[in-house]
Amino acid sequence: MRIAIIAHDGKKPEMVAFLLKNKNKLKQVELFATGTTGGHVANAGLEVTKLLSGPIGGDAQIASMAATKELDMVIFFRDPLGKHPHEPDVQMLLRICDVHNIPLATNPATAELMLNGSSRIA
Ligand SMILES: O=C(CO)COP(=O)(O)O
Repeated sequence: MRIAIIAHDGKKPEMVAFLLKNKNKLKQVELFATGTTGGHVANAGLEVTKLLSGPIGGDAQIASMAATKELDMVIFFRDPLGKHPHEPDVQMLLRICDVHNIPLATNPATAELMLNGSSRIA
């Protein structure tokens, strides 16, 4: 099971808290993250493969993985109150997930349901 995790700056603490809360469910999961999100997650003691930071192509890298079926789900805690210079990349990633029917959660409540609903998570 491969999961991509991404969080905008205002949501990074929420992402770390979510992952730590669900640490047991993630034991068999390979995590991939945009660069800065990945740094926070690694600092919290979780193993994660870091890609480029979102604004310089990390969202695009994750979209590419989704398009080539290298990901089983995407958890993307977006900050709906923030402005993002790479908004086109964000929209592209969301669209690619829909094109390829990749489960996508954009808030902790949905992410929790997704993890609990996956038969491939211990
Ligand atoms: O900007 C992001 C998603 O759009 C996240 O990127 P970082 O994890 O590098 O901050």
